[in-house]
Amino acid sequence: MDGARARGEIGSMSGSDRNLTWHAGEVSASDRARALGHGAATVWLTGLSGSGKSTLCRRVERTLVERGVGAYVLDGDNVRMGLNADLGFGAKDREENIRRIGEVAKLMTDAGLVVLTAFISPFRADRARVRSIVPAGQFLEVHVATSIDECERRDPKGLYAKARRGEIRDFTGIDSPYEPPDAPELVVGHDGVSADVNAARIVEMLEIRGIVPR
Ligand SMILES: Nc1ncnc2c1ncn2[C@@H]1O[C@H](COP(=O)(O)OS(=O)(=O)O)[C@@H](OP(=O)(O)O)[C@H]1O
Ligand SMILES: Nc1ncnc2c1ncn2[C@@H]1O[C@H](COP(=O)(O)OP(=O)(O)O)[C@@H](O)[C@H]1O
Repeated sequence: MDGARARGEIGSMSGSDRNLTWHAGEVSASDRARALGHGAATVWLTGLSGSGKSTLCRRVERTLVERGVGAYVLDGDNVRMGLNADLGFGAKDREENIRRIGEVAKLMTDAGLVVLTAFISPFRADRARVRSIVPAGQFLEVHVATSIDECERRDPKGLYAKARRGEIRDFTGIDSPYEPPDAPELVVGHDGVSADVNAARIVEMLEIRGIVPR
């Protein structure tokens, strides 16, 4: 880690305090949308491990790409193996995890893509911070509200069993909190509803909001 960051010197400093200047581009968001044939957004899925975030993101990504829409999934485990390989699951590290992913999602949205994110993102304040940096109307929070009983029954990675045995600490829903969104743009994942139906509802939300063509 760089010395200034390690010493906590840069966290609260503004760009001008650090001799930084923001450079605006020559291409506007609407120039980009016209060139690409669709709008851009960060579709932020949040929910427990095993709720279906990855499955739904991948299905929506496939549907959109098949229609010629530039879409890309940022996925929890993948990002934690690369960009955020230095972060664990304590509250502070989860906050930093979501902060960095939020910045990446913002840039990718600015580049004109439909970004689909699949992170537990258990804390309301962290999700609200991401909402605040993405342009208004382009941050769409989707609560994958699958019950903990159903997530634990699925247990696709065997992590709930490990957490119950005390082999994983700070596991969301077991011994670490999950704060559901107060006002998400969409709620999916009710027990008994298929992944295809849930994915179609996310695509429909993007169509209704005029982000992707029907
Ligand atoms: N302690 C603990 N709690 C929750 N999850 C854990 C933990 N340890 C490892 N895993 C695995 O990490 C994935 C969650 O990573 P995220 O980056 O989405 O988490 S967070 O948003 O920072 O809370 C999560 O993936 P998903 O199942 O896709 O949600 C797990 O595979
Ligand atoms: N209706 C559904 N929606 C999404 N996933 C479902 C559904 N029903 C069963 N599943 C299964 O549940 C598991 C969800 O895992 P995953 O998508 O990795 O969740 P998360 O990313 O939230 O941890 C997958 O094995 C998926 O096949």
